[in-house]
Amino acid sequence: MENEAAVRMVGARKVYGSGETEVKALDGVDLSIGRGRFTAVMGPSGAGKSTLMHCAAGLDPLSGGQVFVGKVELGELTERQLTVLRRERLGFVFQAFNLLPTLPAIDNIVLPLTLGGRRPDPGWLTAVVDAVGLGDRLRHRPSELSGGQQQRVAIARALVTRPEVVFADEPTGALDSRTGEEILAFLREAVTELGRTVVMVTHEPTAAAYADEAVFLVDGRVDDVMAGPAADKVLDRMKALGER
Ligand SMILES: Nc1ncnc2c1ncn2[C@@H]1O[C@H](COP(=O)(O)OP(=O)(O)OP(=O)(O)O)[C@@H](O)[C@H]1O
Repeated sequence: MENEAAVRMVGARKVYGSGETEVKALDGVDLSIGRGRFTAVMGPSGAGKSTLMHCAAGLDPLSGGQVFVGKVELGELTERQLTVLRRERLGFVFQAFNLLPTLPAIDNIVLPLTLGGRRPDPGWLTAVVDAVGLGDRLRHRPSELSGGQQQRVAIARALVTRPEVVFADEPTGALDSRTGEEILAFLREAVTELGRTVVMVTHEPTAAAYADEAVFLVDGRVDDVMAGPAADKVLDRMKALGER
């Protein structure tokens, strides 16, 4: 189906702890993330952004409600099926690049294929490797690359399986602002040029401005979805949330 959401949450709840220490990290989230879109997830500290990402990506089970990746409801899968779904249909980018230090960049990029026993689609691999723009540095190990280059490798690794959704958790958090902008432009390119779907958790209004939509979470609920989230509009929204 053309307009099927890449990720959909229906009445999603996530509760940590119980009794006096109970925290409702997600408190009835209804959300549809469009295919081929770049979505930023924003909100104050503790609003539930990381929890939303972990539950949407099948890293953590919901306490109630449903989450779908395409047509598949994650709550119906076994641990093993979830592992396969994450490996074959999702990509992940973290703040701390998480590359394997002993492997050259190119081997880090194709690792998800190697682990899954799959051969790279040559056309796609070329497109991804070209987009990374590392040239002969592809043979270098992570320690011989800058932070920005390492994150580009991590994004290429997330893209190499042609995933339905790439989840990025504060992908520029460990980078200076100029390098961060390069990484955001690369994620934007993954959506616009390579047709992927990206969901990014961020604190930064300037990062959200690269996205097509910004979802604002407050106290485990979706407060607002902003289209065309220009940095000044996002900043105003964040200030208003802080003052409530
Ligand atoms: N494993 C856990 N056990 C108990 N409580 C948790 C756990 N993980 C998160 N929480 C709580 O759930 C709520 C939401 O946390 P979450 O990390 O999703 O927020 P966030 O919006 O990503 O915050 P930040 O911007 O600070 O990273 C917080 O109150 C947090 O303390």
